Amino acid sequence: MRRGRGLHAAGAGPERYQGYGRGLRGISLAVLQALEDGLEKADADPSVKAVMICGENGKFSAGADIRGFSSPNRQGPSLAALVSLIESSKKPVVAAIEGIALGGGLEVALGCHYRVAHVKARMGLPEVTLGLLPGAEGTQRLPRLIGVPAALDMITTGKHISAHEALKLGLVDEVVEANTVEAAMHLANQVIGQPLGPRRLSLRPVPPLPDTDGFLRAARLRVRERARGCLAPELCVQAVRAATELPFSAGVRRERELFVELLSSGQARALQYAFFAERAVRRWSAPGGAASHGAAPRPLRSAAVIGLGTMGRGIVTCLVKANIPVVALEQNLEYLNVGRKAVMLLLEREAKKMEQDAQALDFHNPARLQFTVDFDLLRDVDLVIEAVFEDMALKKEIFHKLSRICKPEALLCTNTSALDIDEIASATSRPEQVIGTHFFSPAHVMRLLEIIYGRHTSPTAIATAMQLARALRKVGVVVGNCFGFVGNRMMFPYVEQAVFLLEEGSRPEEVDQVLEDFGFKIGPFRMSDLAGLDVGWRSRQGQGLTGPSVPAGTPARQRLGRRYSPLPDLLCESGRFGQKSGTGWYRYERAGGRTATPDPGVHSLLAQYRHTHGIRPRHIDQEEILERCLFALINEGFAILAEGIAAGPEHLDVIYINGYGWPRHRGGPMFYAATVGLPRVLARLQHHSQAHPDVPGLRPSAFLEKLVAMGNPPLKEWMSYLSQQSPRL
Ligand SMILES: CC(C)(COP(=O)(O)OP(=O)(O)OC[C@H]1O[C@@H](n2cnc3c(N)ncnc32)[C@H](O)[C@@H]1OP(=O)(O)O)[C@@H](O)C(=O)NCCC(=O)NCCSC(=O)C[C@@H](O)CCCCCCCCCCCCC(=O)O
Ligand SMILES: NC(=O)c1ccc[n+]([C@@H]2O[C@H](COP(=O)([O-])OP(=O)(O)OC[C@H]3O[C@@H](n4cnc5c(N)ncnc54)[C@H](O)[C@@H]3O)[C@@H](O)[C@H]2O)c1
Repeated sequence: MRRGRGLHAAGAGPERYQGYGRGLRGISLAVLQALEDGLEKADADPSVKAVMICGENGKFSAGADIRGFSSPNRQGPSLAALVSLIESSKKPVVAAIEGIALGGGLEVALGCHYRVAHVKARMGLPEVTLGLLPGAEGTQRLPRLIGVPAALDMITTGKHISAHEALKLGLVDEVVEANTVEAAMHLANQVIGQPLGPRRLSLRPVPPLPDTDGFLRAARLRVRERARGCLAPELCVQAVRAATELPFSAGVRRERELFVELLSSGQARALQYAFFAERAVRRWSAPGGAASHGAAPRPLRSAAVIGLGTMGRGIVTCLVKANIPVVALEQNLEYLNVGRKAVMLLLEREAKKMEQDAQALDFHNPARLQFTVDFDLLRDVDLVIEAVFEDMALKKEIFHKLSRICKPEALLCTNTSALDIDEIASATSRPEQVIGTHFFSPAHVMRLLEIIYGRHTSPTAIATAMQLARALRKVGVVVGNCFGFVGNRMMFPYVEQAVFLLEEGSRPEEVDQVLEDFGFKIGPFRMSDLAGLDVGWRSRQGQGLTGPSVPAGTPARQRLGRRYSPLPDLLCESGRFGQKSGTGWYRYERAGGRTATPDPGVHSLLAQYRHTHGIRPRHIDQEEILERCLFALINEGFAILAEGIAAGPEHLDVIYINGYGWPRHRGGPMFYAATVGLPRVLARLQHHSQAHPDVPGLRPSAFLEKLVAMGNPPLKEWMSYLSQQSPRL
C-alpha cells in the first residue's frame, strides 16, 4: 500500500489519539517498521491506555506486498514478529477493520485483542490462491479463534467473507454501520484494565473436534482431489494440523517451514504471475495507438441477446445477474419458448445460489427481462450480443438488420467462435461499433470474455466491451481478429495432435489422463464430447475440409498438402456427437449423460481405421503425448504474438487459465514454456516436426527460434524482440 492505504497504530488515552503508521501498497517493510515503532511508543507512554490499529482511506490492509516475495532483499522486521508484538502488548489493542483485511492484514488483526469490522468489510486469507499459506502465524491463530472446520475452509479456499459471516464465526467482536474507527476507540476505552490473557489467541487451545485426525485426513483428500496437483491447499491442511497437534510456538515453526517450501516452489511463482497478469490485461492497446488510458466506455443501461441456444441462455443469465435489463430474441415462437424455459431455469438456479440476494434479480419483471421475436424491440438498447448459429451468411443478415434498427451509438457484438469480425462488420453501416465478445460455455460460469476488435472497431467500442466484462465480473482480454482469435486458434493444433496420437496408437482415455494429470480440468476428448463433436464438424464442412465439397480424389488423410485426420468426421457420420447423443469419444449413461466411460466401440473403430490406412499402432508414452499437445499449442501462441494478435504473453496465459481450464498453478501456456525453457521447447518441436514433416503445427515458429537465438530472455522481455511491433497494435 502507498501512503493513503497503510495501517495506522493509534494510542488511545482518555482524550488522546495519535497516528503513527506510514502506508505503502501491501504491507511493506516500511509499514512493518512504522507499526513496530508505533506500538513501542504507545507501550512506553504511560498516558496511552489502549491502542487502535486501522487502515487509511477506508481499507484495513490487502496483506503483504506480493511483489516483495520475489524480491532478493527480503529482510528487516518480520510480519509474524509484529503480530506477536501486538498480541503481547500490555495495553489492549483493537483492530478497526474497514474495506478489506486480507492475508497478512487479517493476521495483524488476529494479533489484536479485539476486532471491530465495518458492515461492508470483507476478510480472508487468500494466500493459497498465490501458492502460499498464511505465513504470519495465521494458520495457528485462526483455528484457535473460530475452530478447525471454519478456519480450514477459509485457509484452503482463500475465500473472502463478509463482516456478518465473520461475526457469526466469532472472527470479529462487533460489526458497525457507522464510523468503525470511532467504534473501535469506544471499545478500546471500555476494555482498558480488563485482563488480556484470554484475548491472546496464542494462549488459547484449539477447540477440539470429536475426531480431529479423521476430519483432517478427509480434508486433505478433499483438497487433493479439488486442487489437482496444486501444492498450497494440501500444505495449508498440514499447517492447520500442526495447530491441533503442537504447542503454539512449535506450530509456528512448522507453519514457517511449510511457507518456505511453498515460497520456493515454481507454483507460487506461477500463481503470483497469474495474479498480476490478470491485472495487466486490463490495460489494452489497439491499432492506431488507441489504448485503455485514452478511451472512455459508453454507459451500459440495457442489452439484447439474439439467439437463446447454449450460449445465448448463459449470456442472458449473466446480464440479468449484473442488473442490466435484457431483451432476449429468438427466430420464432417455438425456439423462443424453449429458450425462455431454459433461461428461467438457469436464473432460478442462480437465484437459489445467491440466497438472500435472489429477489434483487427480479427476473419475472418484464422491465428487467423480456422475451420476443420482434427486432423492433431492440431499437433503444445500448448493446446487442448476437449468439445465433456459427454461419457467416446468417450473422451478416442479422448485423445488417441491427444496423438499420438499433440506435446509432449501440454497440453491436458477436459471440462468434472463430469467424471474421471485419466481414460481419461489413454488413453494417457502422463497422466502428462492431466487436467480438467471445463468451465461453457455460457463459454464466466461465470467467473469460475474449474481446476481439476488427479493423474499424473504435476505441470507445473496445472500452465499452471491457466495461461489459467488468460489469459481468469477467476477465476481459482484448485481442486482434484472426480465424479462431487467440483461444480457439491455439486450441486447434492441440486437439489436432490429440487426434493424430489416436491414429498412431493412443486411446482417448490415455491422452485425456495425461493432460488431466498435468492439471487440465478435462482432457481434449472429454472436452470435445462436452462441447459437441458436431460443432467442429460443421465448421470443417464450412471450410470445405470434409463432406461433399471435398474434391474427388483427395486422399483421406490429407488436405491442402498437409496431414488431416478424418477420425472426428467418421464419429459424427455414425451419429456420435458426444454427451448430447450419449456416444462420442466415450460412452455415456444416456443421451445428455455426463459420466464418460471408455468405449470398446471407439477402440475397435480405431483399430479398424488403422488397419484401413495401413498404420502400425505403437506405444506412445506420456512425455510424447504431453509434448506434442502442449508444445503445438504453445508454438501457435508464439505465432500469434509475432503477428501482433495479442499484446503480450500474459494475454494468452490469462485466456487459457480463465477460458480453457489450463491449470492456474502452471501460470498459463506461455509462462509454462518459459519455465520449461524455450531452448527445450524448440528442440522438442524440431524433433517432433522431423518425425511429422506434414504437420505445420509442429514446425517451430520463427519468433520462438528468434527468442532462443537471443539467449532465452525472460517472458516479460519477449515482446521487445519482435523485429517491429505489428501494425495491429
Ligand atoms: C485487495 C484487492 C481485493 C483489491 O481488488 P481491486 O479489484 O479493488 O483492485 P486490484 O486487484 O486491481 O488491485 C489494485 C492494485 O493493487 C495491487 N495489489 C493489490 N494487492 C496487492 C498486494 N497484496 N501486494 C501488492 N500489490 C497488490 C494490484 O496488483 C493492482 O495493481 P496493478 O499495478 O497490478 O494493477 C485485490 O487486489 C486482491 O485480492 N489483492 C491480493 C490480496 C492478497 O492476496 N493478499 C495476501 C497477500 S500474501 C500475504 O499477505 C502473506 C502473509 O501471510 C504474510 C506472510 C509473511 C511471510 C513470513 C514468512 C517469511 C518466510 C520467508 C523466509 C525466507 C527464507 C529465505 O528465502 O531465505
Ligand atoms: N457452444 C459453445 O460452446 C460456444 C462457445 C463460444 C462461442 N460459441 C458461438 O456462439 C454462437 C452460438 O452458439 P450456440 O452453441 O449457442 O448455438 P446454438 O445452436 O445452441 O444456438 C443458436 C440459437 O440461435 C437461434 N437463431 C438462429 N437463427 C436466428 C435468428 N435469425 N434470429 C434469432 N435467433 C436465431 C437458434 O434458434 C438457436 O436457438 C455461435 O456463433 C458459436 O460459434 C459457441
